[in-house]
Amino acid sequence: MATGRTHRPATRSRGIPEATVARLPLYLRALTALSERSVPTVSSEELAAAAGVNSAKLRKDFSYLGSYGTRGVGYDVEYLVYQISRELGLTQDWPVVIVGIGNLGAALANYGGFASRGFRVAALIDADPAMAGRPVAGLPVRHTDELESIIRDNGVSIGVIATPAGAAQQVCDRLVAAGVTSILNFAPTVLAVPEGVDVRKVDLSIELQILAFHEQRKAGEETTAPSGAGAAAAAAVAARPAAGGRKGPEGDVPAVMPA
Ligand SMILES: NC(=O)c1ccc[n+]([C@@H]2O[C@H](COP(=O)([O-])OP(=O)(O)OC[C@H]3O[C@@H](n4cnc5c(N)ncnc54)[C@H](O)[C@@H]3O)[C@@H](O)[C@H]2O)c1
Repeated sequence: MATGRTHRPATRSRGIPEATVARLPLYLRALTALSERSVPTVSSEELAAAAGVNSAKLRKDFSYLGSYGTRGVGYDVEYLVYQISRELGLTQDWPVVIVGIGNLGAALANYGGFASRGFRVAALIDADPAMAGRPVAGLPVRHTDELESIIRDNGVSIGVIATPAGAAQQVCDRLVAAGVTSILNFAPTVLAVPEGVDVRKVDLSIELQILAFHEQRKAGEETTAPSGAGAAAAAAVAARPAAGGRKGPEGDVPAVMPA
């Protein structure tokens, strides 16, 4: 099945651009840290620095939420945590399944950060019969034969794929057929999904490759001090946005990308 690709408009409902949506988790992480320290208010500059984002961009992003802060006081930390959580749909519980419980799947299952952000791991699923029933992160691994019933019984709409690349499309098709409409894909392959299904892809090796690009450029700047036409060409290269227009050094692009 699954022949089409998801085509999403650049803006979501209520006119919030996708780029703003992608930064909301960064603000939320910084705000949660402030909230844990009982900091009541924060200026746009402080919050922008903590989130690794430019402050003008932050103010523009918050204007989409209808949050403008108070001059001389800043933003109310608790209220912003609530507002962003609500916008991201985190005020409700999201049951998630992880498929492929090898090195990566087990590490994800053991990561406490999902639950604390409203993502409850409903089940861990693997095709290896030898793994069935084995506890990982306090949950018994379930066999893929049960995939459809697990999704139906738990109302799962988000699936995480951590299988080898060769199995990922088939797993994706089964998840989608069973009712999953959002997929976080760790397998190094491009998934085809029908209209209405969102896929996000995490690829740490791509992030490393972007860092390698910057390292190479830094090393080149240190060892060669070009002059004349060479200097002009080097300056033009340095002025270009980082690979694919991503803002590498600023760090405001999460290590997850649309598939
Ligand atoms: N995105 C990243 O940054 C990143 C980082 C590390 C690994 N990976 C990828 O994540 C995947 C898993 O890596 P790993 O090191 O955990 O591998 P692994 O071999 O340790 O685990 C894979 C697991 O998937 C299970 N599996 C195989 N076919 C399946 C199927 N059809 N349905 C359900 N389960 C199935 C296997 O039984 C195994 O337990 C690989 O595709 C790897 O390339 C991605």
